[in-house]
Amino acid sequence: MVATDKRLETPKKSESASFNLATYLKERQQLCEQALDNSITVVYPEKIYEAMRYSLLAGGKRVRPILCLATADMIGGTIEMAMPTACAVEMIHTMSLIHDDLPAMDNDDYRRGKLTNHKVYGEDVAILAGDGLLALAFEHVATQTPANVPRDRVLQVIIRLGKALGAAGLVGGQVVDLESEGKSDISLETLNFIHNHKTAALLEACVVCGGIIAGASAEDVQKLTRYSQNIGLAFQIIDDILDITATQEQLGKTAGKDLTAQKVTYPSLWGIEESRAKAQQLVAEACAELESYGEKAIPLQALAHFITSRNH
Ligand SMILES: CC(C)=CCC/C(C)=C/COP(=O)(O)OP(=O)(O)O
Ligand SMILES: O=P(O)(O)OP(=O)(O)O
Ligand SMILES: [Mg+2]
Ligand SMILES: [Mg+2]
Repeated sequence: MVATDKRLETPKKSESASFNLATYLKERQQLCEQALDNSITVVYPEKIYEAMRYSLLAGGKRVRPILCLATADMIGGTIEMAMPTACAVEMIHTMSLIHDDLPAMDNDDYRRGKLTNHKVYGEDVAILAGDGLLALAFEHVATQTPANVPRDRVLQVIIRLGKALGAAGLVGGQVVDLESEGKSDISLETLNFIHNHKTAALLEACVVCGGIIAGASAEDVQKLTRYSQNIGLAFQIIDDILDITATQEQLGKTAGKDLTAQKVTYPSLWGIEESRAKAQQLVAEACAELESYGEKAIPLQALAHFITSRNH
């Protein structure tokens, strides 16, 4: 393996030499954990709040809220401005995982290294915990975004989150995903539809909403959209590869599920190596979209690389 020296590679970018992704991720993860912990207080009826907290605080990489905060940063906003939106995207993501794991959908027993929500609280409460998180996401953005953020930005975020989550986003992607299971003749077009909706739509909302909260212009939004669509697809390609190559311990959920469920995936169509190359190409294109932001784009560019180099 060739050791890379960032200072030699990019001598003009002084920050790239000092930017340490591992430290950055750890610091941002801690901030997110704290904010998520504060977002739900357990009151009567305790069972539902506990079920919501169980999955929301079960770990996870926190890629989505960190992308949201990093984008707000790049556009010139603050963590305080973007944190309620960052928490909201993690609440929506957690809801989607709780519901995805239900017996009526993927019927999974483990998530984030723990028993799934319905295994602990029962199916009825798990459905409601997802519903509760979903409702809280919108309430949280509307009520907790600081007063110095113009309300039209908050409204834009609510509109985009709703769209990313509904039939035009996550829900639509999940429906096609479920109806494609067990079919071996799924086209690349259908596979792209599933992943652009099931995975990329929310990642796009994380990035673009982080930008909007910080006052992104129409031109910024265009660049952020292209960046996030590319990393969204790369994220899913790597997810498909990890399902084959990683262990249950690394993933915190059952490995090898796509093969068992005879799912058409990117590696099943292209092979692992070509899929990995495609993901790397998408990440390179995503990073190029942010060139005009100079050093300010370093964290988002590093996060894009993290998406393809992660092992869980
Ligand atoms: C509206 C709903 C419920 C959306 C679910 C969206 C989603 C990304 C599920 C996980 O996908 P997966 O089943 O392919 O991955 P995993 O292996 O993490 O379960
Ligand atoms: O880290 P997680 O659990 O939030 O999952 P994902 O890989 O979907 O980000
Ligand atoms: Mg699924
Ligand atoms: Mg699943």
